Amino acid sequence: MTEEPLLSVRGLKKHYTVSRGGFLSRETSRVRAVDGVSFDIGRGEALGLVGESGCGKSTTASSILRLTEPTAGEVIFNGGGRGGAVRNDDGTHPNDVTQFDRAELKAFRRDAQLIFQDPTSSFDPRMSVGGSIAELPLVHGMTDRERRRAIVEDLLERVGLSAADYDRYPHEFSGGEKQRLALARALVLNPDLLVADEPVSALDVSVQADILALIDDLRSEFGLSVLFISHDISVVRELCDRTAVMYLGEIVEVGPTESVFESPGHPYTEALRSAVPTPDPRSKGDHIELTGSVPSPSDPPSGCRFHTRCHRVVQPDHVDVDQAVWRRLLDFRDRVVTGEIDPAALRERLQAGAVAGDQPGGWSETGSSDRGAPEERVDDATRVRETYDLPETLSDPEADRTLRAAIDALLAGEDDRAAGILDGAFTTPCAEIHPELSTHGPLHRAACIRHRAEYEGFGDG
Ligand SMILES: Nc1ncnc2c1ncn2[C@@H]1O[C@H](COP(=O)(O)OP(=O)(O)OP(=O)(O)O)[C@@H](O)[C@H]1O
Repeated sequence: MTEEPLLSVRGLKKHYTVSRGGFLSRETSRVRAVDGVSFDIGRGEALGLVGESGCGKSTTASSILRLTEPTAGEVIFNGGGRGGAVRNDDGTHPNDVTQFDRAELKAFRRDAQLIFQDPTSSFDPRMSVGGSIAELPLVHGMTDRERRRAIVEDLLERVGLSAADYDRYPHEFSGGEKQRLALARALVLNPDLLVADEPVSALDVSVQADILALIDDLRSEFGLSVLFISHDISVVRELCDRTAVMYLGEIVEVGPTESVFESPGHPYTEALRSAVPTPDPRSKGDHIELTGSVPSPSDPPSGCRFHTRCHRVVQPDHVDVDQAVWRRLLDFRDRVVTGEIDPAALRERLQAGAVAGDQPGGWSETGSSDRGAPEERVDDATRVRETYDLPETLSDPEADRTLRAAIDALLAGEDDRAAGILDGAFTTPCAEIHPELSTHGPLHRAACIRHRAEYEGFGDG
């Protein structure tokens, strides 16, 4: 039988309700910051949680620790002597943090500690650092002052400071040293779980590696489980046994760190990995440029939430074009459908001898004039294709006819018709199907429809 995990998170959600208009507005929207996240952390294991800014990493951490109230889901914590509990008759779990009362929460917060990006704010500038750290055991009932001091002095040494630092004040320490102090304080109650939220991202690059190495040492020394949160996938690779990748409130891939890096099962992970600079000059530099911006978590895309930016987005049965061209066709479709391409402005520019450049607001001079004749119109259509990085002719004749009809409609000022043509023909199953995590390798799961038999290997070429 496998050992029960220290922490089991199941279907965790945190939705914020925010007012849309001003202060008095009744109109609200729901920000799905965390939207059904599940994972386990074993005893002594370090799990990395990675993803771009705003994907919900910090909200996941604060919901687990109940610094914010989760909207739904379970957080089962088997630490602090609670191991081996079984579910109640009504299906609830006695170790579910989301249901803990005040006393249970106090005990849980002794066993699960948090360190975050900015250690400065967590120390009272008027108190010696030793005094600050020693407060925690006092709150939890250790009244013997000498003993508290001895424990804190010992910890200061174990985090690479000295016992004599006990009586110094926060402003006397550098950023890296303050993070060491934060670690000492996190460990003073001998917790089972350490949640480290971007613990090195505010530090000088020169000290980041030292702090990471320290966290790693402390983990083995104290037998800690670690939830390590970072936007930087290479930092997670250094430290974590397993890695979970988060996108727009969901976990899209999870598995042993090396397997996630060497054989990513989700295109988003591939893109994150490709953004890491490699010191190897022979490296082919297969950088994957993610198109489009991160959609809002208050209105996430249908189907796979990553499909609006995915370089492997699946083509429908009736389309067969080069994969990079397909991505650009969908981007063009979206610009037309959202009205980002204004036909009047486009025509005006063409008449003035320029067309819209790829960058917003950018225009490239064509140097030609006297537009309007049918043959010139064909020329305009070609320039529109050039502008949006679409080939002069698509390899798929039917798709090419569709694109031509849409561009002609656009040039005739009929943007709604252009949008209808593109929207009807250029569809993707990725916008229809919400993929669940499925097996990608040993203990490795990824949520991408390309792992379904019917789409297997799609976009690999
Ligand atoms: N109190 C709040 N009210 C409304 N929306 C919030 C609140 N806190 C966070 N959010 C939103 O929830 C989403 C997730 O935020 P979160 O801070 O968890 O992401 P993150 O991945 O940790 O990013 P970062 O690394 O930038 O902190 C974001 O869109 C954020 O704007």
